[in-house]
Order: sequence, then C-alpha cells, then structure tokens
Amino acid sequence: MSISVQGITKVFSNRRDKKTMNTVLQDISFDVKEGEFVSLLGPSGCGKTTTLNIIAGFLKHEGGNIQVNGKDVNKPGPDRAFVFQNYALFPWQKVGENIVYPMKKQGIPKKQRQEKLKELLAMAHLEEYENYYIHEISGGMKQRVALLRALACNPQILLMDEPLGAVDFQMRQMLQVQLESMLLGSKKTALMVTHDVDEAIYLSDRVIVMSRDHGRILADIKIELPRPRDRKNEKYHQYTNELSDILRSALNGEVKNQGDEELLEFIQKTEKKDSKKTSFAQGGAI
Ligand SMILES: Nc1ncnc2c1ncn2[C@@H]1O[C@H](COP(=O)(O)OP(=O)(O)OP(=O)(O)O)[C@@H](O)[C@H]1O
Repeated sequence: MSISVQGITKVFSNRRDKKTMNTVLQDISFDVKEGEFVSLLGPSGCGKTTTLNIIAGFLKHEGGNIQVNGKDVNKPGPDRAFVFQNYALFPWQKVGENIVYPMKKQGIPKKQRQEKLKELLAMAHLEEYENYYIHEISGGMKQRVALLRALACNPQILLMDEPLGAVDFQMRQMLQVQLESMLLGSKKTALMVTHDVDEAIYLSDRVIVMSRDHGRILADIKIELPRPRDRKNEKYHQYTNELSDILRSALNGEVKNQGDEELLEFIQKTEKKDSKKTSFAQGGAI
C-alpha cells in the first residue's frame, strides 16, 4: 500500500498561550511507494511526529489530504499500525497476551491468534518469553514485542516513532538488522521517525529531511545501496556526509533537546572522521 501526503497543514494553539496559533506544518507533500521504507529526519520540533500522527489518523489536519492506496484517510484504520517510542505495552499482561491483543480486538479466532503468535515470536527469537511479564524482559525485548504487536494484524503500513530510540547502541544495531529482515521479508510499507542518521541510512530506501521552517522538506534522498547494507561501503560514507551537511544547516546551531544533541553528535563525529581522512591523505599523522 502506498501513502500520499498532499499539501498538509497543521496548526496548534500554543500550549502556554492558547490564543497564539503555531503553524507547525505548512503545505507538506511527499509520497511513500508500496513496499518502500522511508525515514523522516530533522531537528526537534520540525513536525516529524505530528506528520506521522496525522497519517495514522490520530490527529486532524487543517489543509491538504492524506491518501492510502489512493483513498482519503482521516481516522485510524487496521491498514496502518503504529509503533510508539515508549513501547506502549500493557505491564499487567504477559508478552504473548500483549502481542495477541490487537488480534483479539479484531475478532480473529483463538486458533488463528495462537498460530500467528507462534510465528511472530519465532521471527523475533522470543519463543521462550511468551509467558514473561513485560517488567521481566529487557528494553530490547520490549522493543521487539512492541513491533510484533504492530505486525500482529498484518497491517500493510507500519508507522514508527523512534522505534529503537530507547535501547543502547549495540542492541540498536542488532534490532536494526532484525527490523530490516522482518519488514523487507514481508514487503511492508514503512515510515519511521528517527534522530539516528546512521539508522536512517541503514534501513531506508529514502530519507526525507524536514526543517523547522513549518516542516518544509529540505531534502528527499534516495539511498541506493544493496541490502543488507555495509557500513564500510564508500557510498554509505557519502550518504553520511551528505546528510550531515544538510542537518548542520537545518539545526543552524540551535540545539533544543536530546534529539538535537543526537544529531549534533553525529555531525561532529562525521566531521572528525573526515578531517582524519584528509590529514591521512595529506601525509599527516592521525
Ligand atoms: N498537541 C499539541 N499542542 C500544541 N503544540 C503541539 C502539540 N503537539 C506538538 N506540538 C508542537 O508542534 C511542534 C512539532 O512537534 P513534533 O512533536 O511533531 O516535532 P518533532 O519533529 O517530532 O520533534 P522531536 O524531534 O523533538 O520529537 C512542536 O513545536 C511542538 O511543541
């Protein structure tokens, strides 16, 4: 299923002063083709989550249109599943119960639910944890359970808001590999918000960079690298530099929160790597 975002505008009343209106998104358009994996990147407050929430149907927008497979959508539907950053799992339920919950709500018969559950647990290597409570499993496992729950009803579209944001670096890279194989194997259409530039390059077919100027799209970059991706590939490095440059200008020295700090850290690391390369090429010491 494809997603088409056509000229959407979103105005919020200011959280402190309700009479002041903020136009967060103005006339934003982009498409995600069927089976494509697209990431939304950009500085804090540029409207990434708002865009995702509008596509999910959680938020109403003022102008423009959202279409899924050519049909207007303006409310949540089983075609679009959402993965929240903080997992949004039920702590009073076990892993298996969390995963089957949306299937139960859709009235899928028990036998079918159990079959699907087994299949999903196997896919994420979580078979042994079916009867564990959420507080008994690690952050990386919670993240996988949240993803499995989103996949349980076989949605055609997966909307993910920093799905790997709460896990450490090593676990994150492992989950990126799993996420890639889970999604690409099933040919789902995916749209993900992230602050992790490397994650965006690693997972995406396209990376869209938004700006603080009413969400204006600064860049829409096609990542043309074979899968699974090799971080040592010279072209991978070129995408890293390209995105680093775009994000530096998008941030424009304004670091507002943790997400911006992540972007800044990435930009600085990229700059350091490049200066090492240059000094090496010039015969300088590293
Ligand atoms: N319900 C709301 N009411 C008022 N303002 C809101 C609301 N939701 C979001 N905003 C404002 O809209 C702007 C965009 O928020 P959004 O969360 O979409 O940004 P973001 O790019 O996802 O940021 P971050 O990277 O920090 O998560 C921000 O200025 C935010 O304060």
